[in-house]
Amino acid sequence: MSPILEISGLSKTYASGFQALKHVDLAIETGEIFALLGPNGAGKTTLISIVCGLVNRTDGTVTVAGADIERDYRAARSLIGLVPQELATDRFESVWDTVAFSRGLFGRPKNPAYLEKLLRDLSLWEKRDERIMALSGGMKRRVLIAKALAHEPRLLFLDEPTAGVDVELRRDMWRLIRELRETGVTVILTTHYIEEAEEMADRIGVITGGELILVEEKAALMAKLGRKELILQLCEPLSEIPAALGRHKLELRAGGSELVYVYDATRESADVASLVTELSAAGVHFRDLRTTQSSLEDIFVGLVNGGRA
Ligand SMILES: Nc1ncnc2c1ncn2[C@@H]1O[C@H](COP(=O)(O)OP(=O)(O)OP(=O)(O)O)[C@@H](O)[C@H]1O
Repeated sequence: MSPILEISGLSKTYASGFQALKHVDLAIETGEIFALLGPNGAGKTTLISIVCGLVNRTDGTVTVAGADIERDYRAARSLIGLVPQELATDRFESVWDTVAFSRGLFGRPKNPAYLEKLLRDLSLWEKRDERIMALSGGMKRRVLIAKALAHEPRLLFLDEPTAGVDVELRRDMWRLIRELRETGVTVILTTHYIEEAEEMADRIGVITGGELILVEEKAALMAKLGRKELILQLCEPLSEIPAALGRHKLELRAGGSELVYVYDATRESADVASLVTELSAAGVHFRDLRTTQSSLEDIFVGLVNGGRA
């Protein structure tokens, strides 16, 4: 299947001369949940804004289901829903009117049954006649999602969907995003929360300084996450690892005074017990031990501070 979103060589230099995106390539498959992680000012909003036709690209191509976002703007844009961070307008309108209006903007025929289902799914049905200004912050967020979905898009962008919301609403959002995927909607979300990316995403992209420096399956990142080290401080330094311990992944560090066992925390923890028994049998004694574990946060911070995966 061809990707629903294809970005190739995308660059953006603002009128100020600032280059916010540098040759970004990215293909998003239909039905996936993709999380774009990056620090403030990384270029996430610029990227989304270009795809949604709010900002002009400087260079490169972007197609949505094959439609070029500039040459074929209407076709491309009608496939996209955008949930921005803030609700800017519509304060005096009712929930129903504002959502129905959003659908009309894309030239879609009226479909009250669809809108009713949408509002019910978002727990907004009881509030349909209320003015938006009278809603709580959480309910306003739901209205933003309803507006973005009113024209039945196939690709949904959520810009920081859970920034500043309480835990309950965050869980609700996550459930909702999963349900959307069940209906075939592809979801791209930007987030500052590593936990959110871990929880939700099939794939994770890391952007910093306008460069997309990593795109990886979450499972592969979690495998890195699962990497653990057991560091044993030896009573006597070793010059080499005893042959009897050859089946374990061991390294000597600190001039032979530390023996380090690197293992996958999700699978091989039972081996720690046998290693300790075998060490004792081989006459290797230790006076202290500690473990370290890399988290997705460590990986992320390392990447953003200049490394590459
Ligand atoms: N209209 C503009 N003119 C000049 N520079 C801009 C403009 N809009 C954004 N920038 C700059 O481009 C960079 C990327 O901004 P962008 O909003 O895309 O980042 P972001 O990753 O979404 O950040 P945040 O997480 O803070 O929302 C920033 O340094 C920003 O100051």
